[in-house]
Amino acid sequence: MALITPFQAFPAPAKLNLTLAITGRRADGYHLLESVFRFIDLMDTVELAVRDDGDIVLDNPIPGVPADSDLTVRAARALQAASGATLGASIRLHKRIPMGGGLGGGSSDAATVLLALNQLWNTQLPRQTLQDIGVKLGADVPVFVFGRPAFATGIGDELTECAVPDAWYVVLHPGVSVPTAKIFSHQGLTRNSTPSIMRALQTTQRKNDMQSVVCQMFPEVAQCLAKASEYGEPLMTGSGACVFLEFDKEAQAGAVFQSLSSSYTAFIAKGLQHHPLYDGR
Ligand SMILES: C[C@](O)(CO)[C@H](O)COP(=O)(O)OP(=O)(O)OC[C@H]1O[C@@H](n2ccc(N)nc2=O)[C@H](O)[C@@H]1O
Ligand SMILES: Nc1ncnc2c1ncn2[C@@H]1O[C@H](COP(=O)(O)OP(=O)(O)OP(=O)(O)O)[C@@H](O)[C@H]1O
Repeated sequence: MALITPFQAFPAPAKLNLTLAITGRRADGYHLLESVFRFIDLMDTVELAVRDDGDIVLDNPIPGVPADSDLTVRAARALQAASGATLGASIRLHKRIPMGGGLGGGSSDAATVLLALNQLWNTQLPRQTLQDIGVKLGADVPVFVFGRPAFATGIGDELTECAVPDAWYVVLHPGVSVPTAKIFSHQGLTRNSTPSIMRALQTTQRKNDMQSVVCQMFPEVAQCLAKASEYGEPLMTGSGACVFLEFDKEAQAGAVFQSLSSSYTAFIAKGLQHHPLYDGR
């Protein structure tokens, strides 16, 4: 007998970086950022069932990603190690967030596993502890555990809640997958943006310091930005490849989605004011 609960489904939203400045680099090579993260309702689903044998089993590994390297498996094992939990879990992963898109899909899946198993296993670790576990899995994991729109500094792990507009987004995938590490190691990357002393400015001063390097390496991203700029002021999210346009109204986003979805894999998504699993505590 291994499964001791039925599978329960948990959401894992994508994120957008409404702005992303690189302000420096740590001795260990990780870059210091200033960024505003917000969640959108483009989501993966992570189904979890508790096991009494302590194993972590991913029923449907992503093609090309061995189960042991999957961020959901790594997150479950990291929570076992940090909490001493002897229970295990079976995982079923339903991907909708394109990988290598700068949308934080893998990181979001990992955060959802930490948040959900912390309840299912009754380990009840504090949110900050889960964030500290998460950052070892990836720089983008802590913000999903934090659960609110955030101004991020450090490597993306020092988080302060910030206000973000109610908005709708058209997210375009230019058809290439951008390896995050490659962009961060590029010698042409801007690494000396001025840290912002007016944090409120961040949500209006829109830029992404990684965009020019990604456009040099991936002309498809440059073309996508050029096409999207006919409809507004597009920005690349994270390390790319995805590009987004922000609109006040769903109808505006819908019209642009119609125009662009014949040339690009496109998503229309509503900005969220907090992570669906954020419980206010
Ligand atoms: C670009 C962003 O998506 C913005 O949200 C994140 O900073 C990247 O977060 P992530 O994909 O979770 O990145 P990780 O998986 O932690 O790191 C991948 C690689 O990117 C580089 N990396 C990542 C984050 C960071 N602040 N500085 C870095 O230099 C490191 O070489 C690392 O080996
Ligand atoms: N559960 C998972 N879902 C997606 N990718 C995963 C998962 N587990 C491991 N990975 C690996 O992590 C890599 C990065 O995935 P992820 O979706 O987090 O990056 P991303 O979309 O580029 O986001 P960002 O650049 O903002 O971190 C993938 O290319 C894949 O090899």
